[in-house]
Amino acid sequence: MDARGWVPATAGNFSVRLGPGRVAVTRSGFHKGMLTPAALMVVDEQGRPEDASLRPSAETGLHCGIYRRYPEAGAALHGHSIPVTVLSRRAGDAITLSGYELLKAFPGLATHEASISLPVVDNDQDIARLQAVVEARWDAGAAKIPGYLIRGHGVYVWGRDMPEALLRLEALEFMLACELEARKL
Ligand SMILES: CSC[C@@H](O)[C@@H](O)C(=O)COP(=O)(O)O
Ligand SMILES: [Zn+2]
Repeated sequence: MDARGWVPATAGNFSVRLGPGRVAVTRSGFHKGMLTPAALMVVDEQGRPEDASLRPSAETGLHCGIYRRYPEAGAALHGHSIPVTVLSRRAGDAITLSGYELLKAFPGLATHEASISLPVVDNDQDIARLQAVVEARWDAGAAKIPGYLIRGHGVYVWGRDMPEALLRLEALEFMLACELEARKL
């Protein structure tokens, strides 16, 4: 993600589910292109640190929200790419992606002749309030899509494990980069 410019400065955060009620998440404020084991820590599914002296990602609540809602989720990625940032600022409450071969990277889509409606929620520095908005969108029918955008901020994508989360993120970033390029034509 760093090599692709998706986590500038200290942007982005990553997590994996270690087991029931245990999540490994990046610590807050570290550069995500220079992570070492010391930049990781463990929280429970409510985001409470096992080691209270360490500060987890500011967006731990969004990671934990994913694990609470999706028992099958094993890894979650968050980045701040240019396409995500630009397109989400101009979008309404969703971005529709259709006709892309890479849609097949998403669950249940076997053909490019499909579309997904990617939820876009407004940014909020209050992460608990932001998570409540995301949950409302899931309840309203967005639950099948393993990702969403935060306006002017970034993207969250998850999968069964880290390779699947990364694959989905790459597919999504590719399609959003295409959408951005198309607007320049
Ligand atoms: C460079 S500021 C970005 C942060 O506010 C946040 O959005 C982010 O993605 C990284 O926060 P972090 O607390 O390091 O996980
Ligand atoms: Zn962020």
